[in-house]
Amino acid sequence: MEEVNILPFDGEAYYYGKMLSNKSAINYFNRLMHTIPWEHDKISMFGKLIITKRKVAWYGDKPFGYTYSKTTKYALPWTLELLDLKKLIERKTGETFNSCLLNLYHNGEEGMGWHSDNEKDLIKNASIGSLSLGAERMFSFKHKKTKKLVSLYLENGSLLLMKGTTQTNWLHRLPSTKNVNAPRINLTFRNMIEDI
Ligand SMILES: O=C(O)CCC(=O)C(=O)O
Ligand SMILES: [Fe+2]
Repeated sequence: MEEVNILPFDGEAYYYGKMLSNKSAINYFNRLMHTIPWEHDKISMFGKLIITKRKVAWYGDKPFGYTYSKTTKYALPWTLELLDLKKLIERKTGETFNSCLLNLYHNGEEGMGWHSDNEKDLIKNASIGSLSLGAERMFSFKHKKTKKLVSLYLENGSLLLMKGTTQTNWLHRLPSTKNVNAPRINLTFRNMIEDI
């Protein structure tokens, strides 16, 4: 793999840049916008249940129950667009994925706070492939112990692969900003533990 690891230690994150043309990325954006049953997410913050402005959807090979910030959602069966994109990312990275969490940010004021994707239903240290469609946004990593920050911009149609011990040792976030007025869809392809 020619991509360089953008994390200096304790994890691996590879930025592949744009893997879709602008036109194709916007076409997928529009199709997902209209075919996905977007729902507001619920998160718990300081012990209170908060309904986010950001919307989410959850897909997978099986109706995996995904407990994300204290709510359980059951994965819907893949749509044509999602299967296309999953195959594209699998071919590009050499990884395989069995599920995908989608996020819709209507504008720059919507973001996601510091977290790691290390829920117990996810295979520990399995890779996560993150595809961005629409508005370009900043994305940051913060090391849990040293607090070192690494930031990059996620372009329209771009792919970021988080691998190895990244979720164990680093947090990540999508900071909100007043400088972006356009929507963005992010797809994080994941690997859930499958019951035998
Ligand atoms: O929107 C993004 O780029 C990040 C999404 C994310 O971190 C997540 O869904 O866990
Ligand atoms: Fe995440």
